[in-house]
Amino acid sequence: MEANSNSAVPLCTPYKLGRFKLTHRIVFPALTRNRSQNNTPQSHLTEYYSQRATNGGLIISEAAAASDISKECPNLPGIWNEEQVEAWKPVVNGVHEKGGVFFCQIWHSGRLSVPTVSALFFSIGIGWSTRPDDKVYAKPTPLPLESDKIPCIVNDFRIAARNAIKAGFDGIEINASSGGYLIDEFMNDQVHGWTDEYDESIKDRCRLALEIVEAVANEIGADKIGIKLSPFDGKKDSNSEALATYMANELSKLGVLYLHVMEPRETVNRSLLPIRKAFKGTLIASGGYGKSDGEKAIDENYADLISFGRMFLANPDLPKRFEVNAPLNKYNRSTFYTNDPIIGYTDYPFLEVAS
Ligand SMILES: Cc1cc2nc3c(=O)[nH]c(=O)nc-3n(C[C@H](O)[C@H](O)[C@H](O)COP(=O)(O)O)c2cc1C
Repeated sequence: MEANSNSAVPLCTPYKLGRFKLTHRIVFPALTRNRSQNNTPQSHLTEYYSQRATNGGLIISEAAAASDISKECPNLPGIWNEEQVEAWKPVVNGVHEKGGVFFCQIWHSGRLSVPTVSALFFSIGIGWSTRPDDKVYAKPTPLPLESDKIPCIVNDFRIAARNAIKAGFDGIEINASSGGYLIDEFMNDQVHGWTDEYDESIKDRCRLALEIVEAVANEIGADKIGIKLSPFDGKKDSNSEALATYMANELSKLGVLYLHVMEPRETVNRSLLPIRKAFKGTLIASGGYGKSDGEKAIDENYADLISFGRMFLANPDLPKRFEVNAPLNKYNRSTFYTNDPIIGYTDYPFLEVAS
């Protein structure tokens, strides 16, 4: 979509995200697709992301590992070494050539990591069907992370963020969403095993997340940092509202550019209101949004931007389709995580072809 021409569609109105002038509010969120090799992006990622890029549209990369903890899942990309930085460059250029704003999502996969790797650091993973042998692995009990390893993890995020900027990304998004990933595991009081100053109170449990944000901010600037949380989704904290509000306040103090919050997909239920109040930066809402929910959310100032995951995955020209109220392609879940470079990846039809 070029500079938007349909201001009657709230999702198609411009928005200033820090120094980035967005031409619409429709965000492409991080979607793990397993199309990399040896944890290194391949050329088909360039086509996939540039298909979804628009002039002044925000695109967030799939989660890229901050360290070699995921090296036994070679289809997941990383951003911890020079080779990966070089491989990301054409992908980033492809988005920039279309005028897109591109953030790199960085994660530590926590208890979802592959046992032989993650045991070093933290915990043991659940079945991880993306491994090359496609086996589902057992779920050994997570081991507590020794606190002397925490500075290494913080430093991994810092270096990964530096690498992302080197690769040309406009900023980074720290993945602190739920699903067994490390940062959320620390924050959530339903997960135990941490010691000393990283356990117990909300402040202690959020310490790792905030240490990472601070270290990354010192490296690349807080104005280039987004963070994704999902306190109301999955295995919830016993007081997710208090947790979310605490994080929103602290992130505001650190001057973080945006907060991206995933709500439970089933219900677009206004759970973000306390966060909206507490957070001073840009709020991106995610989780089960369709066009009309998104429009309502923007209209009511519930959020500034809306991300559309599965819908954007299946409709590379989603902003255009929203703008002209066109029908949508349906997503095919069975191809979400295959490593085919084309099928279910770059072959979703554009509007002209579909109609
Ligand atoms: C195939 C797939 C992969 C995903 N991978 C990631 C990821 O790497 N990082 C992340 O933060 N969220 C991930 N998500 C969550 C999405 O970014 C999004 O927040 C979620 O799908 C809700 O939006 P939707 O209902 O519009 O799809 C993934 C979702 C799907 C469907």
